[in-house]
Amino acid sequence: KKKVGENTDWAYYGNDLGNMRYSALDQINDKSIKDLSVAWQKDLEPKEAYECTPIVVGGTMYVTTPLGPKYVYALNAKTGEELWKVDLGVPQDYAKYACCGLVNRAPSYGNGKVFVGRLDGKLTALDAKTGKEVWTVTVIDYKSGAVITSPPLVVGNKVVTGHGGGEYGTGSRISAYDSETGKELWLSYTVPQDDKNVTDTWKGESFKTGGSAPWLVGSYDKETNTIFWGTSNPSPWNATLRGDDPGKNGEITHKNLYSSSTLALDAETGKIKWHYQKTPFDAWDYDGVNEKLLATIKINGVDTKVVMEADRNGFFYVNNRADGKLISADPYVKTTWAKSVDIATGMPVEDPMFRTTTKVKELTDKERVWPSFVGGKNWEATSFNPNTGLVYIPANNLGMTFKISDATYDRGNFYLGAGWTMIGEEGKPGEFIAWDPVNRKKAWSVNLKYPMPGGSVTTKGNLVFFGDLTGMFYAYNAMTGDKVWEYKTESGVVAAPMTYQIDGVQYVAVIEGRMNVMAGFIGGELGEEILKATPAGGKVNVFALKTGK
Ligand SMILES: O=C(O)c1cc(C(=O)O)c2c(n1)C(=O)C(=O)c1cc(C(=O)O)[nH]c1-2
Repeated sequence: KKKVGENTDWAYYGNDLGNMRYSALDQINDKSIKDLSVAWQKDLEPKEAYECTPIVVGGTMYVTTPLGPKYVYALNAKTGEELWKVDLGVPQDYAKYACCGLVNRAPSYGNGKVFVGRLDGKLTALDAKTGKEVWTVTVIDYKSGAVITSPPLVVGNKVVTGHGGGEYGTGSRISAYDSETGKELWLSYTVPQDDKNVTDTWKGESFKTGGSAPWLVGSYDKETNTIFWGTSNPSPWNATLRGDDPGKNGEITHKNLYSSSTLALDAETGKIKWHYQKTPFDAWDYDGVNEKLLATIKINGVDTKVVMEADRNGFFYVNNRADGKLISADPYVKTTWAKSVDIATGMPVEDPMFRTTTKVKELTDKERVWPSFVGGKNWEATSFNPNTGLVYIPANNLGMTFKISDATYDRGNFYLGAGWTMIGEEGKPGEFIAWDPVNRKKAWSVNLKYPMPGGSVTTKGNLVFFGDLTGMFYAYNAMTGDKVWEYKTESGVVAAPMTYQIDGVQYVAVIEGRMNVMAGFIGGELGEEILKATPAGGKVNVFALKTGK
């Protein structure tokens, strides 16, 4: 147990570099939680949609806002007092190039600096003490339709970042910079343009505008010095423009490598060591970007180092971390596009009824695809608690119709060739699922009124915290799924909470602020209802036990 005076940071988006979002703090636990109340709050500017997990290093909390980010804040993590606030001066025409949200998911920290990815495709290093800019580099030209919305991964002296652009046909890359100077150290393309084994998996020249953007967070395994990153959907959404129709027995001619894949890269060189493609020749906008959870779990009774992921395509994947070999893949939500995944080949067993082709241009209500492209899970963070053995998934139960149309690549503009409608499953468009990755089944779950539940954090105190778009912030007993605490914010909660300790006091923090652009993508009555239900917001909420001990 932590003693009074001991401090515990939360220095990265997922806490550890394996994105487990697990904290060994337990002062706030399933018994003491009844005394949890507001310790301090801080209003942020601008009021908008917030996806940021604050980080805390050495008693200071760092926060990024949306719209650029417009501001980066440094706050006293014990009191909320503002230490500095920096306007990054991001040009305001980025909105044209951000498909899904003018958001930022977190800053990162390393070697006395705070690193921030920007909607104008740049990466900035600030002095953590003063907020003064140390360096800024251009990662990618945002006018090609690229953005950076997620925090970089800091590995030793390297700051490694991906970027978005999967809806614009950008040429996508993961790149590493020297943390002191910003000098580029390596650059790795997610669709390696000079590798015939890759380009041959695309029809004609379509590999040149194939998207496959690594827009969410990376993970890092120190033992093997390996970085893990996921790639988005291939561009455009209309699959017939990048490959031939599947054959009679469902054989896929054009897999569109390495879209919708998990990539393992050598952290020293950026060289791709292995890949595992979850949705070959994607026809549903199933980005494969969701965070890679690096954990050790029992497989056939043996402790095994794995990569786990609740993928957008509705399957929960467990892969061997060393070689990417598939261990298991099971649907964690209703999944119609594929019946199962063949473990030996790693390939999904598709139901051909749910794929658009050159002959089938439209999937109607009858052939509605589950999950929708919002995903069984989108970017909202999962967490893994080694004590309960459960993965906590903020999940969606949405199905979609899908119609394809022609599309021509036009730099900096949407490149989709698709239209859709969405509905939510009766009574539970959103669901918070506790998933048992060893026994490959749901342990418990909570039905939610709206999709896009907030990200989660889980603790040694047998708790899991998450929020939702009704504005509630909850704590559940991590083992049993009983609700043990709740708090009502003034906006919606989609950002993931985190926890830290200063001078012997444990704190839990979450930023409130609605979701906007994705509500538009969901559309229809449900989309409108979500927008109405959650006003623009922006506030850091920090909680501690009333007793303070
Ligand atoms: O393909 C891409 O490059 C890309 C980027 C982003 C992003 O950077 O936020 C999203 C998506 N795709 C996406 O498909 C998606 O559903 C999505 C939701 C959100 C969000 O912030 O709520 N971003 C994104």
